[in-house]
Amino acid sequence: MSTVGNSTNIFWHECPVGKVDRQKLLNQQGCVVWITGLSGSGKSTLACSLGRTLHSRGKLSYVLDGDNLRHGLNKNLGFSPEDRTENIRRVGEVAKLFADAGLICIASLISPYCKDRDACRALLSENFFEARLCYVFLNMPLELCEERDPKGLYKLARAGKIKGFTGIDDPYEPPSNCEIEITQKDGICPTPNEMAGQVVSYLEDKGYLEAQ
Ligand SMILES: Nc1ncnc2c1ncn2[C@@H]1O[C@H](COP(=O)(O)OS(=O)(=O)O)[C@@H](OP(=O)(O)O)[C@H]1O
Ligand SMILES: Nc1ncnc2c1ncn2[C@@H]1O[C@H](COP(=O)(O)OP(=O)(O)O)[C@@H](O)[C@H]1O
Repeated sequence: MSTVGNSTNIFWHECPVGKVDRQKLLNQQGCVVWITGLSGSGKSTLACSLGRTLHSRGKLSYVLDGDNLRHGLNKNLGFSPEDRTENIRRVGEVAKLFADAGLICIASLISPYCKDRDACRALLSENFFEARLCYVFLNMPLELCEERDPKGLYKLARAGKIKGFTGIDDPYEPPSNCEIEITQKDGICPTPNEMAGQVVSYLEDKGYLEAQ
C-alpha cells in the first residue's frame, strides 16, 4: 500500500506479460528519442524522417509531437513556464509508457528548460525502469529558424503579438548533457535523412534495434 501524489491507499499491480516479452515480440528495445530545439529548428521533420526510416526497417515507433499533443492531451496548457513544465512532465510520463510497451518513442518538443529535461531523465531512470533516453539537440541558429518561420510565429512574436515566444522573449536553455547534437556544417544543415541516419546509428550502437 502506498501514497503517490494526491492518491492514498493505492497498490501496484504486476501483469504476467512484461516488457521483455513485448520486446521479444517486436525484436527491438523500448526507448525514448527526445528531440529538443527552437521552433523551426526541424524537430517535427526529424521525428517524421526517423519514424519513416525505422518503419522501413520493420521497427515500431510512435511520434509524440508537442504541437499535436496540445490539440488533445495537453489542450489545457499554455506557454507559461509552469505550463511548459507540466507539458514536459506529462509527455515524459507518456513516453515512459510507450517505451515500457516496447516502442521506440520519438518525442519532439521545444522543451526549453534544463530543469524540466533533467526531471524527465530522472523520471525515465526510476528504479523499475531502465533509462533508455537519447536527447537529440537540434542546435540550429535562431536566425535560421526565424528565416524559415513556416507558421509565421516569429514574425508575430517580433511584432509583440505573441508574448513569451521561445528564443525571442522566453529562454531556450541549451542542453549540456545530450546524447546527440546536430548542427550546421559549413553553414549547411544536414538533410532530414542524414539527421535520421545519425539517430539510427546511435540506436544500433546501443543495441536497441534488436531484442535483448
Ligand atoms: N509562446 C510560444 N513559444 C514557443 N512555441 C509556441 C508559442 N506559442 C505557440 N507555439 C507553438 O507551439 C509549439 C511548441 O509546443 P511545445 O509543446 O513543443 O512547447 S514546450 O516544449 O512546452 O515549450 C511550437 O511548435 P514548433 O514550431 O513545432 O516547435 C509553436 O508552433
Ligand atoms: N534538415 C532540414 N533541411 C532543410 N529544411 C528543413 C530541415 N528540417 C526542417 N526544415 C524545414 O524547416 C521548417 C521547420 O521545420 P519543422 O520540422 O516544422 O521544425 P520544428 O518542428 O522544430 O518547429 C520546415 O519548413 C521544414 O521543411
